[in-house]
Amino acid sequence: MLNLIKIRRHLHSIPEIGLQEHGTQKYLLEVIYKIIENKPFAELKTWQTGILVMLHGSHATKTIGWRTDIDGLPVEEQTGLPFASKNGRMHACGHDIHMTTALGLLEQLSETQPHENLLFLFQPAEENEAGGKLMYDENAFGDWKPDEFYGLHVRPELAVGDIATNTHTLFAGTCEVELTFKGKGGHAAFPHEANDALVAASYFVTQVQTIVSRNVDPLGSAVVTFGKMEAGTTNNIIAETAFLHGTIRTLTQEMNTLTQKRLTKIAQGVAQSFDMELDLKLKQGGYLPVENNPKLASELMTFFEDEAAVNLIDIEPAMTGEDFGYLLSKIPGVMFWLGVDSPAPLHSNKMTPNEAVLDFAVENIAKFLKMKTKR
Ligand SMILES: CC(=O)N[C@@H](CCC[C@H](N)C(=O)O)C(=O)O
Repeated sequence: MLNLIKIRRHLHSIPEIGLQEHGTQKYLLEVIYKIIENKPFAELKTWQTGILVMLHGSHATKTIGWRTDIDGLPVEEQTGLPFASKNGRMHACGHDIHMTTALGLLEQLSETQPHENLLFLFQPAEENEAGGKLMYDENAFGDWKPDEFYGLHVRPELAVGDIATNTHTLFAGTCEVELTFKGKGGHAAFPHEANDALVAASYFVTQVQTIVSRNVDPLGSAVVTFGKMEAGTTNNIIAETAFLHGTIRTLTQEMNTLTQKRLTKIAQGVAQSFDMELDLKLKQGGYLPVENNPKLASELMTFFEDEAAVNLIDIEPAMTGEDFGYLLSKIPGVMFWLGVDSPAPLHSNKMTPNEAVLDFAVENIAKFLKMKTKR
C-alpha cells in the first residue's frame, strides 16, 4: 500500500512552476511505475511535464478520465512545517493533495482490470499556461481521449468529509490583463514638460471600476481586480511608464467577452486623453468557465449523497478560475470541491490542508470510479 502522507509531504517539498515540473514528473513516474508494474492492462505516456496513464478495460465501451494538476505557485512558504518548501515556490493551491489523491486512486483502481477504460491525467501548468488546453490542442490524448472527465479542487473553508459541487457552473472564466501606459519622464518640478504615466494609470484603475457597476447586468456577476501596479522610481521624478497586472472573472463567456471589450475601450480612451502609448495584452487561454455537465453532475451528486461518510453540498459558483474549464468545454464531465479544513485560504503562504483528507478522498472517490468503470 502507498504511504499517502509520505508521498504528499515529498511532493509538497518540491513544488515547481507550470511547464517546469521536471522534478515532480520524475517523482510521479517513480511512484506510478511501481503501481503499474506487472499490470499488462496499464500503459503510460508523457507529454512535456505531463503524464497520462491508461488502464485498458476488459470490455471497454468508453473511457472515463480522472484529472489532477501538478504545478505550484511563486509563493514563499511560511507554514513552518518540517516538510515546507524552501525553493520559493509553494503548493499553495493544494495540487500536492490533488496529485497524491490521484496516485492513491490509481493504486486502488489498478488492483484488477476495469471493465471500461480509465485514464489518469497528471496535467501541468494549471496556474499559468493552461496546460489542459495545451495538451488538448496538441492532441496529447491521441486515441486516449476520455468520453467523460472528472476532477477535484481542494477548498480550505470546507471540512474533511465535505464534497461540494452543482449541476451547472462551478468556477468562473478568467482573463489575465497586462497593460502599460507609456508617457514621458521628467523632473517633479516641471510637470508641464513631462507626461505622467502614473496619473494616467490611476485614472484607468478608477474608471475600470465602472465596468462592474455600470456595464454588467446587476443580476449577473463579474470581477475586475488589479493586483499589481508598478510606476516610477522616486518621489521627485515623473513616471515615464506605469504597468498594471490584473484579472477578469465572470460566470459566463459572454460576460467575459463584454468585460474584455469594455476594459479595452477604457484603456484606449485613457491613453488617448493623456496622449500616451498603450500596450494592452488580454490572455484568456484555456480559463473558460468550469461548466459541469448537468446529467453527469446529478449522477455524481446522487452517488455521494448515498455515501455515509460523505457530506454532499450543493454549492454556488465561485470566482476562482481553472483550466479544467477548457477540457470540460470539449468533454462532458464534473469538477467538485473537496473540503480540506485549512485555517488559511487558497494561494496563502500558510495554506495547510488537513492530511486526513487523503484517506477519505481515495476511499470515496475510488468507489465512484469503480461504479463508473463497472467492476
Ligand atoms: C483555483 C485557482 O486558484 N485557480 C487560479 C487560476 C489562475 C487563472 C489565471 N492565471 C488568471 O489569473 O486569470 C485562480 O487564480 O483562480
